[in-house]
Amino acid sequence: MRVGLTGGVASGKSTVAAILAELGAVVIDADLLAREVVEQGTPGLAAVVEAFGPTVLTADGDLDRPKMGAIVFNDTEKRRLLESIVHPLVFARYAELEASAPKTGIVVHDIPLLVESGRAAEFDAVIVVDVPHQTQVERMLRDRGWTEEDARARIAAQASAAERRAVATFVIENTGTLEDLRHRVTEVFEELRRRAEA
Ligand SMILES: CC(C)(COP(=O)(O)OP(=O)(O)OC[C@H]1O[C@@H](n2cnc3c(N)ncnc32)[C@H](O)[C@@H]1O)[C@@H](O)C(=O)NCCC(=O)NCCS
Ligand SMILES: Nc1ncnc2c1ncn2[C@@H]1O[C@H](COP(=O)(O)OP(=O)(O)OP(=O)(O)O)[C@@H](O)[C@H]1O
Repeated sequence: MRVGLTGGVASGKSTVAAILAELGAVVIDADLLAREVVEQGTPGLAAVVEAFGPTVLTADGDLDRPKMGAIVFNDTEKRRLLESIVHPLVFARYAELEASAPKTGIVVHDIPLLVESGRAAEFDAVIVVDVPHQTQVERMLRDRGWTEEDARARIAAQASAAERRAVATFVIENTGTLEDLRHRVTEVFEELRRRAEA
């Protein structure tokens, strides 16, 4: 069973994915793949430098992620340019991983831009993690050292909660404690398991 997992920035997708993995799901993380394809020495990083210039590299030659974030989340065209380089590479890695993923059981695809990329229909079920904007902003300021403006720029670059909910099989409201979240994720996992066995 292929399950899509999505939600806004800092909504709690990775936390949900980690709980699902503990419960026995196989998880494929798009953010992780998007990092791998632009690691030092990759054709992906070379293409990014070709498009944006060498000033987007750190002194060590890695992609300067805070700098890149400041560029692309304040300029839609530049974001599209970066996506046009990174997304095809991510899809190619995805195809390889899918081919080697187990053919039985529950495979969860953690994809922040699942709705934006119009891919929801490819999945047997879609889990949407949802929190109010204010909670997203608070978590981003607390954990990532971003300014409120950075946080809101990222939210603005993404689909709305209503657009996500429209494709959801399950909505996980992540407004309670981590314990509440674990309880709800377990409930959803049990239901997925029932559907997978039916
Ligand atoms: C701009 C970059 C370098 C900033 O890196 P940074 O380490 O600050 O963020 P990270 O990659 O960990 O992403 C954190 C979150 O930001 C949001 N986000 C990232 N890219 C995008 C995007 N293109 N559009 C909207 N939101 C995005 C997602 O919610 C994601 O979970 C990086 O996000 C990137 O390369 N983005 C383009 C690739 C992409 O679209 N990735 C998203 C999943 S495939
Ligand atoms: N219910 C909760 N209560 C308190 N903190 C939480 C809760 N759920 C998640 N968090 C925390 O909020 C932060 C963001 O969560 P997480 O990294 O899972 O979000 P994400 O959606 O994967 O983020 P990104 O969009 O950057 O990939 C983390 O520090 C996480 O521990």
